Amino acid sequence: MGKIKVTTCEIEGLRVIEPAVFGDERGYFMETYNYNDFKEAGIDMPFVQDNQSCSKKGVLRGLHFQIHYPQDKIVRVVRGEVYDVAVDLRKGSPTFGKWHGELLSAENKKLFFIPKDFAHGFLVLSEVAEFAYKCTDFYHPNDEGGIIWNDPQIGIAWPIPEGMELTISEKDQTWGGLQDFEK
Ligand SMILES: Cc1cn([C@H]2C[C@H](O)[C@@H](COP(=O)(O)OP(=O)(O)O[C@H]3O[C@@H](C)C(=O)[C@@H](O)[C@H]3O)O2)c(=O)[nH]c1=O
Repeated sequence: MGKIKVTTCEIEGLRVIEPAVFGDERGYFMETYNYNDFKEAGIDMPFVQDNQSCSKKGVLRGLHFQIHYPQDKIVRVVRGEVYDVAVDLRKGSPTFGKWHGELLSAENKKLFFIPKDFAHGFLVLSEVAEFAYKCTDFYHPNDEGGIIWNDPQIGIAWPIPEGMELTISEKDQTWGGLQDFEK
């Protein structure tokens, strides 16, 4: 229906999607997922789980992926602002180990499509951020993989403002780096 603007990124497969926003005196309306529109954008797979999390400023979640049950994800921010990052872990990819960051906010209403076999994480820049996403496979707690958020080999330029205190789960402080992943 041409209701979305699709932007590709340097890393093949990633997409930034801007839905049409219909504002009126009541507020606004937008479609956050439409099978036909997304199919036209090359996103043609069944999504089986929707998630939502809420985090305070300085929370960094990630970098996560599932090993045997990889998930494609469409992520967005419902409230607040985050810096969202995807790292290419696709074996044989010419951009293996490269990352892409995208500011996602309730204001810009951007959707970010991250294919399977990417690691994903985000940093909360606003006082609070509510984060919503669709996944193409179910959560398998014993299948979780991760990469440490500050792996020097990947070198993600997290926009951490001076004085920001990071809050990172114990689990997310113990992941190895890309080197360990490659073994
Ligand atoms: C991800 C997930 C967690 N949980 C539970 C497990 C745990 O008790 C609690 C919190 O889990 P976590 O600490 O793993 O939540 P979180 O750190 O928010 O995990 C998420 O991070 C972002 C970056 C992603 O990309 C997601 O795929 C997911 O891995 O929620 C589910 O029940 N279903 C799910 O799909």
